[in-house]
Amino acid sequence: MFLTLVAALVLPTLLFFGFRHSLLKRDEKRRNEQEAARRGSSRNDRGPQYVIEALDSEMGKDVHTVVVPMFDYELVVSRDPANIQAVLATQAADWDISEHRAASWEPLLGHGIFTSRGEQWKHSRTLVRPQFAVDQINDLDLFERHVQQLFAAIDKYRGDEDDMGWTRAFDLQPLFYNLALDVVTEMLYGYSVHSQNPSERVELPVILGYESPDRENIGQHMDAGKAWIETRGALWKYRWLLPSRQFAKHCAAVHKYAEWFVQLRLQCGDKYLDGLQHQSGEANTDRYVLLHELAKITQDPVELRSQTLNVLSAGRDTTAALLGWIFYFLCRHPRVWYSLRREVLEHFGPYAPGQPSGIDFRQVRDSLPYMHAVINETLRMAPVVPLNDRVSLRDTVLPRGGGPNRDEPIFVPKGTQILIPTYALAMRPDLWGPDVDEFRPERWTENGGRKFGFEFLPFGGGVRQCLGQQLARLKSAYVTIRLLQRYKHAANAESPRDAPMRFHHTIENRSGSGVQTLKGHKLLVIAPWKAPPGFLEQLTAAFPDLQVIYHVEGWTSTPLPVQTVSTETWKDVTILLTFSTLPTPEEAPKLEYVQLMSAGVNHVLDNPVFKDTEVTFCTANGVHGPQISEWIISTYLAFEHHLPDYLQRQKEAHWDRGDMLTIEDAASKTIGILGYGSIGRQTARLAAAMGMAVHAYTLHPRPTPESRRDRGWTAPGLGDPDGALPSKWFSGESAADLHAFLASGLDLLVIATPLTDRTQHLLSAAEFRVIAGRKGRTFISNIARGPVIDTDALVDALEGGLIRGAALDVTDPEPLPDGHRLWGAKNVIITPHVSGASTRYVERVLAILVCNLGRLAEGGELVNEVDKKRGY
Ligand code: HEM
Repeated sequence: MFLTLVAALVLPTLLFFGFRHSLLKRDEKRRNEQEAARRGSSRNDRGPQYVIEALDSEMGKDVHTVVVPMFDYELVVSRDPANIQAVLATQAADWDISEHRAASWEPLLGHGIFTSRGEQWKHSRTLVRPQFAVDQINDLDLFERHVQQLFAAIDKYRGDEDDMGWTRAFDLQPLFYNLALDVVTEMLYGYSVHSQNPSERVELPVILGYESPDRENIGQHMDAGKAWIETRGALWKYRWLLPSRQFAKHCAAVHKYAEWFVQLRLQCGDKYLDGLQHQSGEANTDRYVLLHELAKITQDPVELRSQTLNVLSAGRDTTAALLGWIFYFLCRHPRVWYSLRREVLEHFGPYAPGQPSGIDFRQVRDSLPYMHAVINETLRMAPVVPLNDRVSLRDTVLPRGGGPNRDEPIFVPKGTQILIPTYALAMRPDLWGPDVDEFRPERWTENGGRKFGFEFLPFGGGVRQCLGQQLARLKSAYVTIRLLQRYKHAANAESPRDAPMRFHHTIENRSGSGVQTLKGHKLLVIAPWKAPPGFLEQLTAAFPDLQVIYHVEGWTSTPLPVQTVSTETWKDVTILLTFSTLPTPEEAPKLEYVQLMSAGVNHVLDNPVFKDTEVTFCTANGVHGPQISEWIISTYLAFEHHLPDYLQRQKEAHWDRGDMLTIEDAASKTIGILGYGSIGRQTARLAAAMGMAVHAYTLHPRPTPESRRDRGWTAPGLGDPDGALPSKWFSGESAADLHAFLASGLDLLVIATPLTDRTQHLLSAAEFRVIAGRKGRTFISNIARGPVIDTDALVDALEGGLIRGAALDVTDPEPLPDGHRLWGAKNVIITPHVSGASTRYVERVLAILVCNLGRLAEGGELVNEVDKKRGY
């Protein structure tokens, strides 16, 4: 059993980094597991705690080293300090990083200290080590400038302080990522990307043949590249299975960024940093800049790019994650916050705006024992890099873990991989005491202070120990000091059930959904159904500050009198979920956002709240995709498989195989989708699964991958989010454009375009003549609106054999009157406008609401927002 568990664990997390971390204690963890099980996710459970539990429960709490047979090799997992010391230090010559780590990271970072092995690694370490000499890392002025930008970013949340002086709740972690990126780019290239404050960016000179570096997006490219490395790394030597065009795109963007500075350095020589001084006047051009110094040793542009990118990658996320975790714990342990703040204020006094910090590097290093205890305890509980690995270069021996008592040496053949779960090491009660689960910085200071060896390895150990350790500790301490000087309190503002931590190459204190607070907001739901069981509780858990009023009102497509909701209730409603009931602008003066339960907006276009106010309206676009696409495909298949005939014969209790030789299947046929929105995209997904080619038609051209993307809401795992399914894409406003699409060999033509002046009778006699060029092979499915097709022309086409048949959920007129000629037309399936019905409708509408509440809380763009000018 254990072996299966570890096998399941190891593949997804095999390479160096890659554990998602959960710091929650047992009961909280259980809740998270239930939640993960509910979501059908097992990957979330495979965090560092999983290793501990797998070892403890399957092998015993006293077993610290195990050999796990994998498919075609054996893997050693060890949380024994003696073995780890041997691997990293005393027998380091027998071990190196695995070639898979190197191969996974190289496309993004190139050959550098982080990715290289053997002699090449030694060469890299010699090159970059001087950057980390004490004199180079104690540039507190540099940190201070970026800390000031951090304060400015925090100040943006101060606008609506409450009576107690609290700012609006916000997520510190992204701000730490910006800070870390800004600092490290300045240290490496001399020029900061200033992600915290783009207006600080110095103007860069033009280099012929090189695009200016994309300072705006470099962080995102780096993140996205690393995310690909994780995914590909999880496949280990089978990573080639994962197609990687996107990965290549991000790697190219990261390379381009570094290459530009390399070129500037090579062209300017010693004057590289002069431009900076002239343009900003702020920077110290005497300081050590890695690229500048490396270029004195090598002029190889690829080496310069790779070495700097390796350090950029090692230095940015790790420090940002550490800072995030420090404040994660401080906000949850006010006692520690106050003790630490006391220590800081005793040494440096409170924050003095506009004054230099006056903080000296040596003071930070030598006079703040509690600060270092807090950093160590944070790194013990959240070791940022929770997993390391090595591969044996020759047959060798590990000191412990073999024999009947597992205390004898173990033979390790050449090529064996060892996983070192640093997190599991720091969570061993026999090494750390029974309170190992507690965040207790005092464990580092009591009894004369704790010394540590290979049972505490947040920065690795031995020959490849982290070069940035002192820098990371100093920077984290400095930023923490400045924040504690400036702010008296900080509180945890996450919901009672902390959002899941993000799975990334470092364990990050990123909730993934940020701090969700809708303080001061009042949501009114006016729905024709009762709230589904548990929904309101979940809403409160996710948005504890949100006031919710749920009002059940009869089903109607025309507005009900507003009086059904009291004037008192309307007064401070800020968010409204409704089909059609709307207040007047005067009745709900605080209204900010209306979430409609319908995909269309026609019924509210003339309402004063829509027309005359700034209130944001969002549609329920996306709720119909699954059921309507199923209707399209099922009616098409029913027709092709003659089901209407067979059902009729069944009613007559008559066994007759009928015209079975004319039954056609869908494989290799072509579906044309007129209007490639959420319904069209899900239909394309189903059709593609049956082996059909997809032709899409949109009003506006979609020439780039970006333009093909679906911007609306789609249920997870459905639709065609990237617009990747169509093999041909048609567009245009003219009849000729439309005819080109209709003549493209369609077996099934789906009408999924909204009804507008332009689309009225879009398909008329002329279009049926074009379609007839297919010799009556095309089947038409209309789920849009009846008037998009000219009914008389349609009946003529059916009767005249210009088309193979039609499935109509909408007609013109509607309801279709008794005796109308369409009822009796040849080869037609008619349903009374029901394709949008589904028992899951409510669930999806509420999912859109919750999605948008989250975005509102984070200040992000809402999904399905109506363009009021266009009216959709
Ligand atoms: C909290 C912050 C940090 C943590 C937890 C951390 C952790 C680590 C660990 C565990 C390793 C060893 C990898 C191995 O054994 O294969 C490592 C290596 C390294 N780190 Fe850090 N690191 C941090 C910050 C930094 C910073 C700020 C820099 C530089 C700006 C940096 C530069 C490096 C480099 C260059 C290596 C490669 C050393 C080698 O392979 O010879 N690190 N780091």
